Amino acid sequence: MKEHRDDDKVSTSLVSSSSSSSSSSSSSSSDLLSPCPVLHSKFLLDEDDLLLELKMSEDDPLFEKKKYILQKKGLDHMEQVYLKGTASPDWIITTLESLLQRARTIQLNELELYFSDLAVYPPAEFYSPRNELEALNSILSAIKISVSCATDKKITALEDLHAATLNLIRDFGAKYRDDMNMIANHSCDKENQLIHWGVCNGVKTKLHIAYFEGAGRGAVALEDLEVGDVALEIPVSNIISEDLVFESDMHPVLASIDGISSETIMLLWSMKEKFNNNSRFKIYFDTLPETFNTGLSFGLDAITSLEGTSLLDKIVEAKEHLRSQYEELFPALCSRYPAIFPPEMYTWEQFLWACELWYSNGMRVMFPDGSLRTCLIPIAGFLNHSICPHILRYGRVDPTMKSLKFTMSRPCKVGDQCYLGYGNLPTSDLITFYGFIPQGCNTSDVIRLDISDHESSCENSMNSGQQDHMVRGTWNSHNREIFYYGLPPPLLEDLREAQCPQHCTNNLTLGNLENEIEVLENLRSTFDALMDVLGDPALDDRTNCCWDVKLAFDFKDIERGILSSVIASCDDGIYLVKEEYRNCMTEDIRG
Ligand SMILES: C[S@@+](CC[C@H](N)C(=O)[O-])C[C@H]1O[C@@H](n2cnc3c(N)ncnc32)[C@H](O)[C@@H]1O
Repeated sequence: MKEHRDDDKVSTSLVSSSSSSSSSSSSSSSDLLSPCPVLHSKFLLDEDDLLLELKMSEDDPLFEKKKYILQKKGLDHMEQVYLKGTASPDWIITTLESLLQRARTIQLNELELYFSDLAVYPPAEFYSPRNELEALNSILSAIKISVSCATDKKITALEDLHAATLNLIRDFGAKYRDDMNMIANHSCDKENQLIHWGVCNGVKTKLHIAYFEGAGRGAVALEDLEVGDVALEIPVSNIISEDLVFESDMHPVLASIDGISSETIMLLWSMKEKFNNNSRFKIYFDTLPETFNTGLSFGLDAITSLEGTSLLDKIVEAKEHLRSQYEELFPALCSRYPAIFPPEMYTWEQFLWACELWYSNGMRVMFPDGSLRTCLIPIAGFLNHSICPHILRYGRVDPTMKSLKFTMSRPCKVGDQCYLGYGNLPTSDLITFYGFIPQGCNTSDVIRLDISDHESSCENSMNSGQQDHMVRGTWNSHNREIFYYGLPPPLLEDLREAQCPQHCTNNLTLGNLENEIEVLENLRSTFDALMDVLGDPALDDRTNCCWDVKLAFDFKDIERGILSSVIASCDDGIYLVKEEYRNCMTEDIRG
């Protein structure tokens, strides 16, 4: 797994940080750990009022961009909300709405910032499930801090605000139901043994394990879990981290290899440890699947089916990277140290299995000494991913308890599956490193554009390499007005400038409108070409196809959906601009 936002699971950037695959993983994981743009609260000593200050952290690398957005929306990045001694229901609704507008912006990630549309006011209802949950939970944290300092009189107002925020979280979560069918009567003996082992070793859990169609094991709430409840707590001593390798006979050999990453060391250790009958983690290794079925195991048919998609390059690059990593180490290590690296345990197939294990189950954990390590975490490894997870932040070891806590960011009813957020991962990463497509609309799914290849007038002048451009399903965007059309504002802006360098404003002049039509028509033809490469969906033969070919076809459908929404937005835009052009002509003639 991946994330570990202060919180999530990690998608490991296993083996090395140089591959494109690993870089995407590590970026999401840094999300998790990075200083969360928290809301601070502060108090006024005034008799009747309490001041709740929502302040953006200046450590946030996106601070300046977010500050700019807040200003554009007429919100100050340090705006203060006065809490009255008594709170009317109307006051609570308005106050919460105002807090939420600010918190949503503060919690935007880089991708959401790219697509955010400053021209829409009132601002979009929400940006993504992750953003909404982060925003609401950050308000809860701010209120919690305030309560600890407030006088009795204001505590009531804070409690009302707290309750209203919890209601919003509950209502929001209720809209997202991942429909996974539990497989009744599936034996969970091995999983139960692992839980028993964990509990004997200090694990506390409010989850049990069940099997789900299409997802293997998942964790189910044993009782109603509320926001703030700790669903699972794992003592550090039960975490598989590089400390274990220090104790093993392979450590001196591995430590002497120049430039080897700690992830690679862990991976090589686990390849042997899984065969060790005396391993302290034998029960854990016994629960692991024999095959992982991630994109890294795609066969030739599936790879061929991906022609024209971004997933094809991702999988091929990741696989080539792993192959070259393997060949750098083997058979050399087996020949030189056969007792430490028995050849039968270090085949390419075993290596790939271990890579899939670490990519799909590794979590990045921040230890109290400040070190950030990729770890395997027994029991937590049963948690599946959702785009609207119950557990958002989880990667930081509690220095007092010396444990990792999985705390609820939204409620989960008894008997429901409890989901983790692996990170803001696009479906291409989820297929490559985890082997599944999440339910619902994944707002991280984008199609990146190589603008330098854009023919015609856009060539050379586009964007001067400063910003990577991309599109996503335009159903995610709210502004369909002229000059917006649901398309990404930075992309349109760069295209306009490439088309007409003198362009400076979006005024309704004939020149601007002519330029706009050309921009949209060029864009449309670019996306038509991309769509053609994906081929006719009717030719995707799904009868009796294998798991990997099915995933490949499903991914193609996702990209087709994005492209057709963009093409439709271009068409609507061309229509809109031409109408406006005609209106301007008519006015010019009249004038
Ligand atoms: C950390 S493990 C979670 C436990 C896993 N289901 C198992 O049985 O071991 C991650 C793997 O779970 C599966 N998975 C996680 N979330 C999923 C989802 N929403 N839908 C389908 N499969 C999912 C994928 O196979 C992924 O590689």
